[in-house]
Amino acid sequence: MMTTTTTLKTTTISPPSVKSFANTRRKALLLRRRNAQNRNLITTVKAVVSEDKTDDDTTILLPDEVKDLKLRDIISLWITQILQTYGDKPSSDNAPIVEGEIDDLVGGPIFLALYPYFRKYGGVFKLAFGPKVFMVLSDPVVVKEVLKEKPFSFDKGVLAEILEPIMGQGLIPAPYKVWKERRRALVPGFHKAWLDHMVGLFGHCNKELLKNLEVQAKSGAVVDMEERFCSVSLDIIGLAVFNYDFGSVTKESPIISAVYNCLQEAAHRSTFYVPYWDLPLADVLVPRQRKFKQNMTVINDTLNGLIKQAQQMSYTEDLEELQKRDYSKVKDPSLLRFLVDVRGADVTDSQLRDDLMTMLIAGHETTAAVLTWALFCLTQKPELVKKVVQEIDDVMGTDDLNRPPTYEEIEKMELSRFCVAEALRLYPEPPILIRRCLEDVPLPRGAGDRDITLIKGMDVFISVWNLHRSPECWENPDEYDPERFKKPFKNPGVKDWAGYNPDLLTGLYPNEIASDYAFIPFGAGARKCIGDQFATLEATISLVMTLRKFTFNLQKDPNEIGMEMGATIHTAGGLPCTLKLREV
Ligand code: HEM
Repeated sequence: MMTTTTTLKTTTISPPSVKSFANTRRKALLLRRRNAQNRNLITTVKAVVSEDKTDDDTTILLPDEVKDLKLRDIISLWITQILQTYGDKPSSDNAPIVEGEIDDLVGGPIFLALYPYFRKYGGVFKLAFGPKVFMVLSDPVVVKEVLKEKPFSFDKGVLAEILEPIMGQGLIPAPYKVWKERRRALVPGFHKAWLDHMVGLFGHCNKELLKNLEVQAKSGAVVDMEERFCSVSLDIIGLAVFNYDFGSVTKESPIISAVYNCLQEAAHRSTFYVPYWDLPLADVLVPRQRKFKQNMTVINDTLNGLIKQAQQMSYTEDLEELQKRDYSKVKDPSLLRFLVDVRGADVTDSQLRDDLMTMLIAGHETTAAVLTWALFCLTQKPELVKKVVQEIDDVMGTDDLNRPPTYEEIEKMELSRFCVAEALRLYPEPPILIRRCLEDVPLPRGAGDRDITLIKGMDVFISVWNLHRSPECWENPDEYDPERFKKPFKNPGVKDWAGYNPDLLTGLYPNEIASDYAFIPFGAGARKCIGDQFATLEATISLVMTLRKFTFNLQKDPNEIGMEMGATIHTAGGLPCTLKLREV
């Protein structure tokens, strides 16, 4: 079969035209600067190993960039790893091939670099960098086929390999057999009565945040709101999942610094060809690996202690009984308690540990990121903020600005909810989903004009970023416009795509069904996020409570912040704001 090969020059790669990234020259400059920094980042991660030669395992000095590594950094480095290590054989898949230089992608955030290719070559293309090849999917019809119709024709590929040492057999990296069993056990834990109770927990933790922010507002300090949102979402996930109070809104936590260190180690491993850490005694002889082992011990000891405590008081009950519980009378409402108490729960301590660890990591930064982006976008739209605050006041009144909203009140605040959804659309976290083909998968045509087959063994990137910003699927795709979710959108140009239809909304938030797979911030199909409702409610409550009590002023040029947050693999400067107590 014939394939078309097109060579792109380095200079053709530019970030997508995001409205907030208005100044093109400035954009190019910043991108170049950040790319250089990211290259350094990768080099410095390697350089840390040379420090391992010293025997001082307590004084490994990590540069700031490495200390700040977050989930998105790791995903970016994983992609680098795929590019450097994997690739399908040149195949007869019939996809358009785009060729480039590997430097184009590995120097910066991959999800941004893929956007111009998407605009030029369409929703399915194959990116070839020397001998390395992978398929990029950005078409809703094709993505639906992969995520919903054929979820088990794929696994998580290199992502699973790198996450396994941290998450073990947790849902994200678990092989199919374990995944199926654990998914069946975990999903009922997120039942209605529990989620209702969580609304109270979200309110409680955010009240602590408000107290803290009030002090900062009175002192006129510049507050890093990203960091604040990270703390509150960490406190929430700790209490919700294993009834552990990190108290990170008010203090530092040794266990969480251990979690971040372990994530850094995953990133570090993703840049090496030779898995030296698997060698006998590596965890004794190499200080870096010793450190990793120590951190894993801190985390495991804490989690195992909590699991043991939960096991000691077992109150076995039928699933239906548990789901009907009056949570206001339950002392420990955590998911861990649920997993231990449910009748027939034949689960080992190590599996429980893997489940908890996975949810701790998956449910923390993602929520903080959407809140940060929502506030970032809102600070640039004062008229919209007025409208949102008016909605909140209409529903909640203005008597007590510290009072958290109830579930029923959140139901009435459509605009506030759509502010969260719109931040998830513009800045999805993760921006790319990673898969590897377990068998040949012929793709539907969607917007394309060819019959393409994904070949067994091929690495596939589903670009959520591209889908969410596709001009074929969204009007003014780069505009932050939460009210778009009220209006239908259709485009017969995308064959077999039903468009966005607000009449199909079933829950409180837009989803893949109403958008026919053009909006997938939580993935879709069998591997869809199990914490989606939890996270959207949590984020809405946080946003409502902070907007109701404070006005925010961004303390940096939004172009620069947008660039830092969007074009790099992590938010370097956070979201610096000064706050004022709102006057009512
Ligand atoms: C705004 C917040 C969140 C976002 C944007 C998000 C996004 C995602 C996405 C895109 C996936 C699918 C990954 C893929 O298909 O490769 C996923 C999976 C997952 N998420 Fe979330 N998530 C969020 C919050 C949470 C929370 C709060 C929890 C737990 C309490 C959680 C637990 C999980 C788990 C366990 C999986 C794996 C599901 C499976 O493979 O069966 N997430 N998440």
